[in-house]
Amino acid sequence: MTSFGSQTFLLEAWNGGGNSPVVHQSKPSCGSRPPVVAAYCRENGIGPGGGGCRVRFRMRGRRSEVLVGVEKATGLRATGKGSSFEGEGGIGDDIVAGGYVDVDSAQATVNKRKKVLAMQQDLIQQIVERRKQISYLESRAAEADQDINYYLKDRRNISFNPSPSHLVTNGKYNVCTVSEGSVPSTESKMSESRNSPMKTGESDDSLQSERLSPNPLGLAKDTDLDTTNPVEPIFLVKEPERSVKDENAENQTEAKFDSVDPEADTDPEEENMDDPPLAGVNVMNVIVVAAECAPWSKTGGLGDVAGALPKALARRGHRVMVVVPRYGNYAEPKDTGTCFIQLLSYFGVQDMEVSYFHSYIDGVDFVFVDHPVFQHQENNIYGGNRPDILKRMILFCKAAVEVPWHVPCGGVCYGDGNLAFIANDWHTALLPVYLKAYYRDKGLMKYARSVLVIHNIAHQGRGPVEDFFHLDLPEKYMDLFTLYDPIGGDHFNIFAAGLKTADRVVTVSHGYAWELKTSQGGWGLHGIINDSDWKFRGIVNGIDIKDWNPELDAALQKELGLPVRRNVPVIGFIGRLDHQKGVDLIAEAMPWMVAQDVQLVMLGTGRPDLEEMLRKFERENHDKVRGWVGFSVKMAHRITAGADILLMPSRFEPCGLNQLYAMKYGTVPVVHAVGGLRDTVVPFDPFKETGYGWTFERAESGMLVHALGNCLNTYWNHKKSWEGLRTRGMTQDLSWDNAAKHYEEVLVAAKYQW
Ligand SMILES: Nc1ncnc2c1ncn2[C@@H]1O[C@H](COP(=O)(O)OP(=O)(O)O[C@H]2O[C@H](CO)[C@@H](O)[C@H](O)[C@H]2O)[C@@H](O)[C@H]1O
Repeated sequence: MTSFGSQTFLLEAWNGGGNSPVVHQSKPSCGSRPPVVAAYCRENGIGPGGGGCRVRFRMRGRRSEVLVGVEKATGLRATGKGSSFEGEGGIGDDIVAGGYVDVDSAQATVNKRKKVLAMQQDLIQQIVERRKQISYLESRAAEADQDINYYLKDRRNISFNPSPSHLVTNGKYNVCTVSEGSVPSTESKMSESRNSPMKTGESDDSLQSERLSPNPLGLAKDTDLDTTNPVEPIFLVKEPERSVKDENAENQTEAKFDSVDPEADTDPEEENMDDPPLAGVNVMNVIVVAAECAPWSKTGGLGDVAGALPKALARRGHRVMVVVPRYGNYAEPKDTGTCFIQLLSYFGVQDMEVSYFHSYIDGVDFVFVDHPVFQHQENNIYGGNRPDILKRMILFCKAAVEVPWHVPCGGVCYGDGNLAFIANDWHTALLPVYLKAYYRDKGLMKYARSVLVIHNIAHQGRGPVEDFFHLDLPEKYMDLFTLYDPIGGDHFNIFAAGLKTADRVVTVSHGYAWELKTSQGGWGLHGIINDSDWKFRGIVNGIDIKDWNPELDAALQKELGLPVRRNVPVIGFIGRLDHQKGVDLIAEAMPWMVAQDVQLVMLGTGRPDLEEMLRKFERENHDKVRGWVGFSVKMAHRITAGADILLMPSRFEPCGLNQLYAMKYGTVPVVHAVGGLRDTVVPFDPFKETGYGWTFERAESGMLVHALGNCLNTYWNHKKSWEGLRTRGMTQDLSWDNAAKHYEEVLVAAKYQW
C-alpha cells in the first residue's frame, strides 16, 4: 500500500447487483488508505445495507475497488466488473488484509488467497511435525544428559564455553553458515532437519560437513587456499603450540568425535531453551530491519548483528522477524504468494510491486523483500549513484513498514499489537518516519514502536535538500530531514530524521554512546543525540558463538595441513580498508614490525590505494607478510583462529566484533582504546594478572608499536601470563544473550512510551 497523499478521490458505491451507484461523491482523501475508505463508507452508511457492496475510487488516474462488506450469512455478493467475492468474510476484512484491489486483479487475489489457505494447512502440518521433533529431542537430551555432564566435568578447567551444557533441548532448526563465493543453500537442509531431527548437526555448509567428516578429501573442496605447494605457502600459519587453546580445541573436537554422538551434538546456546520464555510478560513482536543479514548478505558487522541478535531475542521468547532485501535467488525462502503490494515511487512515477519471501530458521522469521532493484546487489549493497541508493532504501523501508500486514508468518501476520521495529543505521532510518507519517500520525498502528540502532554514524544518507521530495512524504515532515552544516549549509539527512522520530535510540557500546555526544564523535549529529539523551542507550554487541566457534575453526586449520612455523607470533588484521580501521597506522609501523621475528596476515577490501598497499607489504616482505585482498568469511575465521595477536588500530570503532571473536578464540587483541574497543578490551595488568589485551590511547603508529612491543614481550618471555590472557578472553560470556536482555529493556521502554 502507499500513502495517497492529499489527493481527492471519487467514491462510487453500488449495493447488491444494482446498475447505478447509490453514492457518487468526490472526497478529499485526508491521506486515506483503503482501510480508512472502508471506515468512511461504513460510518456514512455506504456499504452493505444488508448486502455486499463494492466501493470504487479513483486515484491518480487508476481505478480501484475495495470490497466494503460481503455477508456470508445472507449469501449476497458484490457484482460488477471483476470477480465474485462470495464468502470472503466480514466487513472490512478484505480491505485490511489485502489493501485496495484493482478490478482487473481481483480474480488473481482470490486465487492467491486459496494458495494461502493451502499454505496454512501445510504450516499446520509442519507444526504437528515440529511438536513431534521437540518431544523426540527432549527424550534424547534426557538420555544424553548424564554422559555430557560427565564429559563437561572432566574438562571443566579447560572449557572454551562458560555455558554449562551442550544439550539440545528443543526442536530448533540449525543455523546455516555461509561459504563465500556461493549463496548459502539451506533449503534442502532445512527440510531435512524438519523431517529428520537427528541431522541438525549436518545441516550447515562445508565447514560443518568437514567437521563431521574429518577427511583430507575435504581439502580439495577449498578453493580459497592453495595448499598444494609447500614452497610457496599462500598463508602463514604458526604450528599450534601445546597451549590451553589448542588442547581445548583438540580435546573437545576429539571428544565430539569419540565420545559424543555427533548427531546428538548441539549448540551451546540452545541450553537456554530449557527454561520458560525468559522475557515473561514482556514478550513482544519484534521486526528487525536491516540492509544486510548474514549469512545471506554481509559487508561487515551489521550483517553479523542482523543475523544473530534476532535469534537471541527469539530465545528469550519474543516473536521475531528479520526483514532484509533479497539480493540473490536464495534457495530456502519461499515466495509467500499473496504477499505483494504496490508502492508508488516518485522516481519516474511508477508503480513498484514487491514480493516477500519467507523462511523460518532458528525460531526467527526471515523475510526477504524482492524487487528487481535489489537483485544481484549483494556485492554492491551500498554502491551505485546517489539516486539509485536512495531509491533502494526508500523502497525497502516502505516495503518493510507494510510487512506486519502482508506476510503471514506461520499463517498469521504480525499485525500492529505489541509490535516494535528495530531499524539499523541510515539505510533503514526512514522506517520510523514512514511508520509515523503513514500510520501513527493518522491514529493507525497506535501500538507499534520503532527503535533505531546506530552502528556507524559516519554514514548518514546526506544529500541536497531537494532529495526530500523523493520520499513521498507530506511537506510538514521536511524539517525532520533538514540539518545545518557549517560548511555546506542546509542539507538533507536521513539519519537525523530517523533519530528524531524513533521512539528509542541504541548504539552498540557504552564508549561509542559517550563519543556520539561529542562534536568530534557525533559527526554533526551530536546535537540531535544530546537532545535525545532520554531515549538513547549503549548496548555492547555480542557474538554468535555458534558461527564463531573455535572448535570448528581450529579443527579446520589442522585439517588443512597448512605450512607451519614454531614459536613465531602471528599477528592478524581483518577489516574494511578505510580511514576508520587505521590501516595506515599499520603501514607506518611496518618497518618496525618486519624487523621483529613475527608473521603478519592481513585480510581486507576497500579503498583501492589501501588494497594496493596490502599487496605491496606482501611483495616486499614475502617471508613475513601476507596481504589478502578480498572478502572471505572462511579466511576471516582462519585468521582469527590461527593468529596469536589481533591488531585493531581503528580511529573510531562503534563496537567492533573482530576483537570479540579474537578473544573467544584465545587470540589476544591489541587495540586503539576507542568506542567499543575501550569497553571490551580491558588492558592487561601484569601485577594483578587481569585483563584481556593491550590498548593504546591515541591513533598514532608510535603508540601502536609501544603496545605491540609489550604484547610481544609477554608472548616471548612470560608464557604463564600469556596463557592467562588467552584463557580469560576465552572464558568470557560474549554471547548475544546478554545483549538481548538489554535490547528487551529498550523495547519494553518504547512500548510503554506515549
Ligand atoms: N575482508 C573481509 N573478509 C571477510 N570478513 C570480513 C572482512 N572484513 C571484515 N570482515 C568481517 O566483517 C565484520 C566486521 O565487523 P566490525 O565490527 O569491524 O564491523 P563494521 O566496521 O563493518 O561495522 C559497524 O557495525 C558493527 C556492528 O554493530 C560494529 O561492531 C562496528 O564497530 C561498526 O563499525 C566481522 O565479522 C569481520 O570478520
